[in-house]
Amino acid sequence: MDAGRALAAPGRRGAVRRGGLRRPLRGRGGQARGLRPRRLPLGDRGGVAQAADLVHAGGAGHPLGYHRRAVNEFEVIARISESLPQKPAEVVHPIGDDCAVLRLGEKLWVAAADMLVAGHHFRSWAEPEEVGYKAVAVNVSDVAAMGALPRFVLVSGGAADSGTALRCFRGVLEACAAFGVYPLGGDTTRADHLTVDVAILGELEGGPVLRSGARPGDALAVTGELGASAAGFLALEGGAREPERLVRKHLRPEPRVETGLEAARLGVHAMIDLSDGLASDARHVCEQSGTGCRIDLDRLPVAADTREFLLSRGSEPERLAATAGEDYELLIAAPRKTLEELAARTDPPLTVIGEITEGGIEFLRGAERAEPLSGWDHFG
Ligand SMILES: Nc1ncnc2c1ncn2[C@@H]1O[C@H](COP(=O)(O)OP(=O)(O)O)[C@@H](O)[C@H]1O
Ligand SMILES: Cc1ncc(C[n+]2csc(CCOP(=O)(O)OP(=O)(O)O)c2C)c(N)n1
Ligand SMILES: [Mg+2]
Repeated sequence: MDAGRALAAPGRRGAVRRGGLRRPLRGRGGQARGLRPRRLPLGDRGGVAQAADLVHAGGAGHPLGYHRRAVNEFEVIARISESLPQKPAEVVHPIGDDCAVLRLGEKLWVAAADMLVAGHHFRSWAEPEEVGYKAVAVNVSDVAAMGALPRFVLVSGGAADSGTALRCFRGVLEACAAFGVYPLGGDTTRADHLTVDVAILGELEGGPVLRSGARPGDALAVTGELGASAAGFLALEGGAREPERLVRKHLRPEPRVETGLEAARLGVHAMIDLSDGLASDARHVCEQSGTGCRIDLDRLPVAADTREFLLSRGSEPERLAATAGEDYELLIAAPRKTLEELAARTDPPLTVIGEITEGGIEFLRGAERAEPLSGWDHFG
């Protein structure tokens, strides 16, 4: 599809379209020392890596009136962010975006890590090579979302046997070649279930594109298409390797590196890659930008084969496209003119799906208000 034309043809489907712990008894310190909260080295909020916390429950649950409340993935990350030590001067942007940003010498670099775990990111339907490939691709996508060029990875893996480990590494190397990244090393261990963790470094030409720069009035656009990966996932879960294009979309995502680089050059206001699903990832942009957004589900770029497959499974295509995740497309907030220029410069189509507003997150179906939506949450 001609991206430039697509962006210039609003409203047509298929084109671009505009488309209480009041007092935390946390951590070993607090409990081991007579339940007195202890100042942890990371700061007085402590308790960072816990997915559950003690919440005052007015006498219920715990004998001292506390019970455990599970917190979701994003609250875990928020707590990690709140508990960071003071950042060294080289850290330009710490945890919280798709990548952290570092100044090393004259240059700005971005750094991130993402892992894939059997049973949670894939099942036996994925070959070890496919797992290795995807682990690198999803990290490349985080670098793309900063507007940076992926350069180096460190790859650590756990597998039940050496054959599986080697097959997985074959996929890692294939992805390294495809995305132009060099594997610097990693670690190999025996594990009951296949697990791959990739850490990545990318190089910036200028400044990064953050999640936090969106402004009311910006248009919101996505690259490529949504929902195809979800359709492929459903096919795989059903024991099929077809429709082949959709299965491939799930197993071999195509991170939008070129588009991310061009977007940074053009000074788009905000960008994020779509891993958890548009509904959640748009919320990350809005929360960090102090804005809201309005997204029209009828404008989501859902391909005909995706639509047909999802309908055949009794799923609602636009809903899945907004919530199922693993699209690894870019969501970009920028003035419409900037998006038109970007569409003219890059291959994947760009679809305007909504706009940034002053506050509140709204989903529409054309003129109608749709229900609130959210995406993937590992602890949800
Ligand atoms: N266990 C962790 N320790 C430190 N930082 C983390 C951890 N988990 C996530 N983060 C950080 O939180 C932010 C959001 O993470 P995540 O939702 O995984 O982002 P993404 O979808 O871009 O991979 C990122 O900046 C990431 O580096
Ligand atoms: C077996 C299995 N269950 C569920 C999913 C769906 N799924 C797993 S992780 C995920 C979201 C993205 O993964 P995450 O680890 O959160 O990546 P990040 O946001 O950190 O880039 C989705 C939709 C899957 N791919 N495989
Ligand atoms: Mg992550």
